[in-house]
Amino acid sequence: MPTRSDDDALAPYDAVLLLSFGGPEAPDEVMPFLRRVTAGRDVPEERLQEVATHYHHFGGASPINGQNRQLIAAMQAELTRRGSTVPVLWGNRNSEPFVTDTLREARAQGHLRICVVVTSAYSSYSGCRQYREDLAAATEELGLAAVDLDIDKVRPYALHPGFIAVNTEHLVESVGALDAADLPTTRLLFVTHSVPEAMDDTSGPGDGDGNLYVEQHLRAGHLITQGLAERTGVTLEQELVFCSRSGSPRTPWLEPDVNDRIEELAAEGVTAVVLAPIGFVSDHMEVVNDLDREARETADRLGVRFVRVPTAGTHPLFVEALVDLLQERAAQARGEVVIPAQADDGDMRPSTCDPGCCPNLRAALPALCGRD
Ligand SMILES: CC1=C(CCC(=O)O)c2cc3nc(cc4[nH]c(cc5[nH]c(cc1n2)c(C)c5CCC(=O)O)c(CCC(=O)O)c4C)C(CCC(=O)O)=C3C
Ligand SMILES: [Fe+2]
Repeated sequence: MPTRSDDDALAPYDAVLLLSFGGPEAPDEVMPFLRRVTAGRDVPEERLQEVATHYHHFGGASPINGQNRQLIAAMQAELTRRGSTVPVLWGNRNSEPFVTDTLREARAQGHLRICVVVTSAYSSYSGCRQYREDLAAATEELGLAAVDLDIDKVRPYALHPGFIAVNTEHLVESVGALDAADLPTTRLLFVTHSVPEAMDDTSGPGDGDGNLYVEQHLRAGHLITQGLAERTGVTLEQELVFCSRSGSPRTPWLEPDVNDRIEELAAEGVTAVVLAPIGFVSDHMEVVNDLDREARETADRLGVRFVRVPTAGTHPLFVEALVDLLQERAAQARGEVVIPAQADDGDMRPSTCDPGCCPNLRAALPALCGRD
């Protein structure tokens, strides 16, 4: 039975759930994983075969599960340091431990009030609502047994000061390793996962203008670039580019692709690119394959120097930010007045999502942690 005391920093929650995408950990898990990810989606078979080769380059294992195990350990240690005894559980959408199994087990242990953190920082269907749908599907699958489960989640955190701080810190370290002579012809490329244009167009609150996915990345990039200049005096020209396009070639996705852009920049006389994958919270397959292998190859072929900035991972600034967000959500759940921390004064996403925000454009499915 839970041992959480009433004055625990995370009260009223009994448990934290790190909710993630999942990935294969052995060669024979690759195709079942990919079929699960793309079930009912417009992803051509050739694309699946191509993505399978990415996983096979790494022995059939994605780095994501190992990174989540480390993140959970780091979050647990930080909670302990803050005097909390609340356990950090782990559930995935597409591989073991499946979120339904985690919630079944949590309930059996008496953990009824759960606060969720997802491993995507930005507002989009793929990075936010789809996880809320996973939670709804899981509790529905658990049937009547789940009616006593009470699940909240922390807000999208791309603009949380701690997420900006860790990405700034990593950029400062990476730029420090460049030759000063290279800086005038160096381009800073913030990189994120491409999504269909229609997904970006509808990201954000249902009554807003959309495009919040791209807007949040632009704001984060601006803050991080500013932080770099303040800390080092180095000003780099910067822009946002995209990786890991999927789907049907006929569907428009966000561009430019990172490889295409490196080609263009090389032709314009750029001699070095610094890739900062701020769209990813850790070194996912998109980072270790699509950037560290493919984009690096593009740069090498063109004689352009390639530097890849580390992702947030388990850096203490990131772990502290996630635990701060959990404490903030807990205070809200206790009915306290909370002023959420954000690094700029632009749009701030609430921890309970707006009706119709970041919609599922294929089907209207139930989703938890929102007002719709
Ligand atoms: C916005 C976004 C994030 C959030 C950013 C983030 O959290 O990183 C994200 C995360 C992830 N996506 C991942 C893997 C895959 N995504 C796919 C397909 C797709 N992703 C999409 C978008 C996103 N995806 C979209 C619109 C599709 C098209 C099909 C569909 O509408 O669903 C496919 C199918 C094959 C293909 O690539 O076509 C795979 C294998 C992994 C695991 C990586 C690992 O193993 O380390 C992670 C964390
Ligand atoms: Fe994806």
